[in-house]
Amino acid sequence: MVNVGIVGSTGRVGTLLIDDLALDQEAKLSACHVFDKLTKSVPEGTVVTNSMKELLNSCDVVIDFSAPTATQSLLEEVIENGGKPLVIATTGFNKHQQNLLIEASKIVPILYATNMSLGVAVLNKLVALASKALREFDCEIVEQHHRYKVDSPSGTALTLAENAAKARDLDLDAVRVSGRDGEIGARTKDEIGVMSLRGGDIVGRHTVGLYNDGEFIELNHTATSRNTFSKGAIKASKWLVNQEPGLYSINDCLGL
Ligand SMILES: NC(=O)C1=CN([C@@H]2O[C@H](COP(=O)(O)OP(=O)(O)OC[C@H]3O[C@@H](n4cnc5c(N)ncnc54)[C@H](OP(=O)(O)O)[C@@H]3O)[C@@H](O)[C@H]2O)C=CC1
Ligand SMILES: O=C(O)C1=N[C@H](C(=O)O)C[C@H](O)C1
Repeated sequence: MVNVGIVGSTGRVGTLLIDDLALDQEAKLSACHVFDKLTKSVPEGTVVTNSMKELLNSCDVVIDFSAPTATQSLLEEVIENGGKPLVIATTGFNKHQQNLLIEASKIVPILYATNMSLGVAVLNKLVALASKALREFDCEIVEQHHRYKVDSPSGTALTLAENAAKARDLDLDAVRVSGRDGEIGARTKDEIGVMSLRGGDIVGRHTVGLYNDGEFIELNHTATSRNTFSKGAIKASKWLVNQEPGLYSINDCLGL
């Protein structure tokens, strides 16, 4: 049985993780990190703590769906005192936090995925293929999420854009456009638009469009349930506990 600790246990995905772990045959909840108090009941004996150290000492693997500052504390604890394998799903990291992730992966195995769904893992492959094969087509990405999402563009949209750019030997930072307003001039050849829409309860919808004169392709993934993410992360956690230190992607876990 794999003992799982959760960072972000009071959140939209964190609370689903608690439910999904209660039904799992091979993994169970052993610890929850909280800032104030847990809003859900958890199995007797579950450690509920506001200390990252205690969380890490109370599990075999951590699943993190929280916020960049919380993930940063987790990574700093691992870098300073060692830790356990980490499945990181939080998005919106700055450069410093991305570097901490790389540092910590020299100490423990880390699987980082901006999207834990199988569908998006396959979409990333399709996007790389299409972006390269359709080099002359304009690439534009639109992501749609619920009204509460705090980061933009979504982590998934940025990963899709990175794959599209890499397939064309482009540096995403140099070609990404995430807003258009006013007299901005005509679209440049290599730019990759990554735009956000927020509203209602949309779980997550990503469309990668490749547009040319006379034809276009749109590749779309829509998550209809947040359990897609919690279940994907639990699957990843069971795989990660058997890995050596290093930085892994969801493709490594899924064998894609
Ligand atoms: N990779 C993937 O497949 C997916 C990734 N995500 C990402 O996961 C993250 C969480 O999403 P979601 O569950 O919707 O978000 P919520 O806002 O519902 O939950 C966030 C959780 O993190 C905690 N938290 C928030 N701010 C801080 C802070 N400054 N320090 C410590 N803890 C904090 C919250 O605790 P409290 O309740 O006490 O505020 C809460 O438990 C986001 O970054 C989102 O983009 C989401 C879905 C899928
Ligand atoms: O915040 C969310 O809800 C989601 N965040 C992830 C992202 O930023 O890509 C994944 C998913 O789309 C839901």
